Amino acid sequence: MEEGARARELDVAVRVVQMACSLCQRVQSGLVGRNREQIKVKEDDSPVTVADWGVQAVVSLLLSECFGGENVSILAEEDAHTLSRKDATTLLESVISTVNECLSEAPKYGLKCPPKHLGAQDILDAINSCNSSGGSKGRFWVLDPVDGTLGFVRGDQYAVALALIEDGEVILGVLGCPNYPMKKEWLNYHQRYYRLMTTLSPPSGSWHKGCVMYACKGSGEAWMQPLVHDFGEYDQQSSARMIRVSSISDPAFATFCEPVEKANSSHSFTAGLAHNVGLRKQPLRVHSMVKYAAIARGDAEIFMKFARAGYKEKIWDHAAGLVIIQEAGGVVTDAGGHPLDFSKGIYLEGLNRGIIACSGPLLHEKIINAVDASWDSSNL
Ligand SMILES: Nc1ncnc2c1ncn2[C@@H]1O[C@H](COP(=O)(O)OS(=O)(=O)O)[C@@H](OP(=O)(O)O)[C@H]1O
Ligand SMILES: [Mg+2]
Ligand SMILES: [Mg+2]
Ligand SMILES: [Mg+2]
Repeated sequence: MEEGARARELDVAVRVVQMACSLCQRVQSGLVGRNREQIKVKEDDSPVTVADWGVQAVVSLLLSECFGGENVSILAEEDAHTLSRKDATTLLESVISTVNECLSEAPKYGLKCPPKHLGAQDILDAINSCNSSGGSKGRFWVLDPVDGTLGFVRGDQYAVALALIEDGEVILGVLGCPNYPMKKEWLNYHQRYYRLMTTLSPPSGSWHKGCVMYACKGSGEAWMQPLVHDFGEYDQQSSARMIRVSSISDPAFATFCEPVEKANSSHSFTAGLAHNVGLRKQPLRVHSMVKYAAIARGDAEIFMKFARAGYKEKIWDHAAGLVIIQEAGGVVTDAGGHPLDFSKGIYLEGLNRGIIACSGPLLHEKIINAVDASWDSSNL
């Protein structure tokens, strides 16, 4: 029974993330070059867009529709404060039409769509109802509606991240990566083509591929499927493929990834570490949890993040990626080698210096030792 319930939760979560990705693709293609008023800046100077609010509303409404509102508790990044302001009516209108358009496609994804057109209050309520404060008891969903919003507004990589936490442990994770194609080799072609197409006209057709990855804790399996626009025509069995971490353990052949922005993670500290460990390749700097995705499917071997002192990592930036890497065979800890603690509310409390994810224990140990050796002489 329990297993059946978990399988259904995963199935619904994957479909919901697929829908969210489709919403994001539509908004992102409209953002390039125009509709910049759909982007706002938060108090901490980070961007938030119609897609962030839209995805949060859609996920909240669909999970409630599928499991019953009383059974669904969600901890998510956004709130509707800015959207509720009197001077935000155009922005709110934009979110309302984006959400309704997305939800009307629910039957194509095998999901039920809310019975009526939703108005402003329905949508503000859906966003604001994602107000779980997490903790060590019970179950709650964790959502980052758009992770890497900076990448999103730049027409680059971003992710939709949904995870389920039970008694402080991540038990299921789904990561939608709309601009990360199924094969790494398509990436360059895809990015160039994407930029070209979006400056000319909105992208259409099936070439525009991303992927959705997912895993359940303890299964020893992680999976990837292409973005689909109609589950009725989609053969899940033959299109999904199991993913596995890379088998490279020699640092000389390993690739490490890190955030694009120096403000989010010290590039100079990781450059020193890379040198000391014998990493020779250029870092892969990419926005969002696509970094976790890259490790999980073997496109890179190491992910490191060292935020500035005082910055507290949020659980929605790591939950889905963590379980997918672990089930694909990798290791994720803080820089002290300890597990990440998802049981203390919205922050990863007690995090030791930074986050290290690796394809295997050998590389992981080398990095952890190198952090210890160079930390005291760093300025972090
Ligand atoms: N100062 C600071 N230090 C560290 N981390 C921060 C900081 N500010 C924000 N954030 C969080 O970083 C999330 C984006 O991470 P990325 O890896 O995509 O960063 S980057 O754009 O590639 O530089 C980003 O997630 P989103 O807000 O969902 O985009 C934030 O949660
Ligand atoms: Mg994020
Ligand atoms: Mg976000
Ligand atoms: Mg944000």
